[in-house]
Amino acid sequence: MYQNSLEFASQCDKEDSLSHFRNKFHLPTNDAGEALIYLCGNSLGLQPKITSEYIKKELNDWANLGVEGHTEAEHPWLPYHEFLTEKMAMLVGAKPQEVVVMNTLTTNLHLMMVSFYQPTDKKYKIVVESDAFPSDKYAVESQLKFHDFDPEDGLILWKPREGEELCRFEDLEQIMVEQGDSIALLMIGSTNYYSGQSFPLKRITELGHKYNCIVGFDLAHGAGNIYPDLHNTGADFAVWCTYKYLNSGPGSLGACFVHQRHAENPKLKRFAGWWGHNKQTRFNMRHDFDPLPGAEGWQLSNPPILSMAAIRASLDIFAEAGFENLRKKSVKLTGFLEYLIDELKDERISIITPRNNQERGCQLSIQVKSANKELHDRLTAAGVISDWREPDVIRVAPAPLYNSFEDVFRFAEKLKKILN
Ligand SMILES: Cc1ncc(COP(=O)(O)O)c(C=O)c1O
Ligand SMILES: Nc1ccccc1C(=O)C[C@H](N)C(=O)O
Repeated sequence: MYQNSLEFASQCDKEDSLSHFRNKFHLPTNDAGEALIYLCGNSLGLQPKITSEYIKKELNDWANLGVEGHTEAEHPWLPYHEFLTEKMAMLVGAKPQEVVVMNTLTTNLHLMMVSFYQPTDKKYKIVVESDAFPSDKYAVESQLKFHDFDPEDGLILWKPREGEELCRFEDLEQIMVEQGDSIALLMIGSTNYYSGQSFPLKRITELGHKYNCIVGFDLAHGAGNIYPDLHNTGADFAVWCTYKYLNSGPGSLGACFVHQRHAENPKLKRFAGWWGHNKQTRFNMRHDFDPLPGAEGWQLSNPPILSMAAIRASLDIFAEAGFENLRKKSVKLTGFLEYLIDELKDERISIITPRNNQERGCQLSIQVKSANKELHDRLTAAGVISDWREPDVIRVAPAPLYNSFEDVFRFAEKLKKILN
């Protein structure tokens, strides 16, 4: 299906009904003003050109209205997060009531664990995938310690087998058979940051629930990349960020999913703040805490509107493109990348990301035996923005909104040249 030529890549771009979206983004350039090959949307997504207008609108409303902007701005600030909910929920396959944009990822992870990790003397262990992102590992370890458990005993790593790079579902099943009675929480990344492996969220959820465990997912590398179909997985909660595939800017706000069945459970403990309180009586000030139903009830503070404006801009672009269309392009684009890397026929190289589209998003993690960071530095000097993860992996993630087939082709050419 694929061919190893620039002509083929250009033809794919011509046939791509989403190719005009590239022009809606600021592409970083070199000193000569030429666009770099940006394959790093898994770390920081690019800036949509409309983002500055969305932010400026709020700056202007603030300048002109002051405090009145909370109610009188074109998009009033009091309910501003609500303008994001529906589109965000659609991207992750959730019902609007299950989703809220707030805080940042690790903060949300802790808030979710405050509510959903309620260990007992017998059922207290937490399972994470072995190469979970460090922040997730620190968060679960610190939750164990907070409840006076020793992470040495309480943290279970779902590991790839000796000599393998990917986690096998049957090994998670085995963990549950052996230790399920003492496990309280499965906290798994939906798509692993290092290997690019996407896990079967529904199967993991069903497995966890069979053993009466809570199941939560970190969608940092999933949201805007794969379709996690959150509601139907039945997961208890999920958290994600918006600065990667959701193109909402460095350090922008995260989001949170709480399954509908927990929407109004008075027994759930939580850390509370006034933004999670009943909107009708929030400003009466002297009421007892009355949590909003659904994910909104976990909000703490009134949120930063400027960051939310950037998220609104990005979600409008996703809505215009349609996630299904994006995913279709993504599968083809990453397939092309995979084909070209295989075509290098270089024995030092292996792709550790799964070969099957159901088990990956757009990222491929390319292991280069006995290479060091110098390889990555040379790619950078050649105009490729990718990233390097110790000990020997280059991660490249063609994002269907702004990457082209030609980007992918040029990347492979440069890699070939540098390896030779
Ligand atoms: C899987 C994963 N978890 C957590 C984080 C940390 O998120 P934050 O800094 O927004 O808390 C990241 C990336 O930064 C990540 O990729
Ligand atoms: N937020 C950042 C700030 C600085 C440097 C990297 C990040 C990342 O997001 C890294 C990303 N989570 C990763 O998968 O490597």
